[in-house]
Amino acid sequence: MRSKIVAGNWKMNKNVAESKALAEGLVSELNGVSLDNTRVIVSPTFVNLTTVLAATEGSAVEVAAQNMHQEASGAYTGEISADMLTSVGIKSVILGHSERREYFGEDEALLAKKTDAALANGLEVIYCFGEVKEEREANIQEKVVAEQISGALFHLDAAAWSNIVLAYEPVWAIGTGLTASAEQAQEMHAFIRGFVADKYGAEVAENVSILYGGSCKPSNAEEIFSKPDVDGGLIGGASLVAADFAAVIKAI
Ligand SMILES: O=C[C@H](O)COP(=O)(O)O
Repeated sequence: MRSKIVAGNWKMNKNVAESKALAEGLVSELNGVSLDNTRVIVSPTFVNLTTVLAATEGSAVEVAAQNMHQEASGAYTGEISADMLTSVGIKSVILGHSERREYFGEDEALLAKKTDAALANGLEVIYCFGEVKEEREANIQEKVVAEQISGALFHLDAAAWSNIVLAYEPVWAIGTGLTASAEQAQEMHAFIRGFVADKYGAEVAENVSILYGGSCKPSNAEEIFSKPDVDGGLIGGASLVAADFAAVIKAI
């Protein structure tokens, strides 16, 4: 059975003291809350990973990285490898976020390499994708999303998919206050699950968690999460306040 997951992407926010306080605040908010089959993940910047790991130790809150380099080591100034992440206790990494694609030129060919490196090191991959506004207006969002998924992930064998989480994030909804309607999210998530099923079969498709991201917050999370193919969320802005993020988690 696939997991429900609510993941907070802190992006380039929070210094070390603020990260510690936010992590501790979240642990406190979740104290006594029954999470059942729901995983909670937070994703601080690289420099704050170990602080947040320590602050969440012994709690249900997991910690993921926001990115990693595809090579194992070498002359790549400013970069972080999969082995470096696992060596400090990280078990998951976000790859392919639209901000990485837009500002750092990441494409499917590169993301396939990053995915391979992550999986080879035992990391779970939270793979992000989604169409931009113009693509939605042109009604080619399914084609765009299919290419983003197949280009980076369809070289994997079926077994590898037990370590893949998909995160559909329509770019027009990220940080804009515009949210896909629950129906739009469900429609796309059902398409994605069908697309994975066509390639790998129903079992892989039924077991992969598909998260929604884009202006998801306490006021709309419950409706979005109520849809059958929406298995949780990748939350940006609302994950930066412990009470708000806890409210989104409780909505699932
Ligand atoms: O990774 C998270 C997404 O970019 C969503 O961000 P947002 O909730 O601030 O729109």
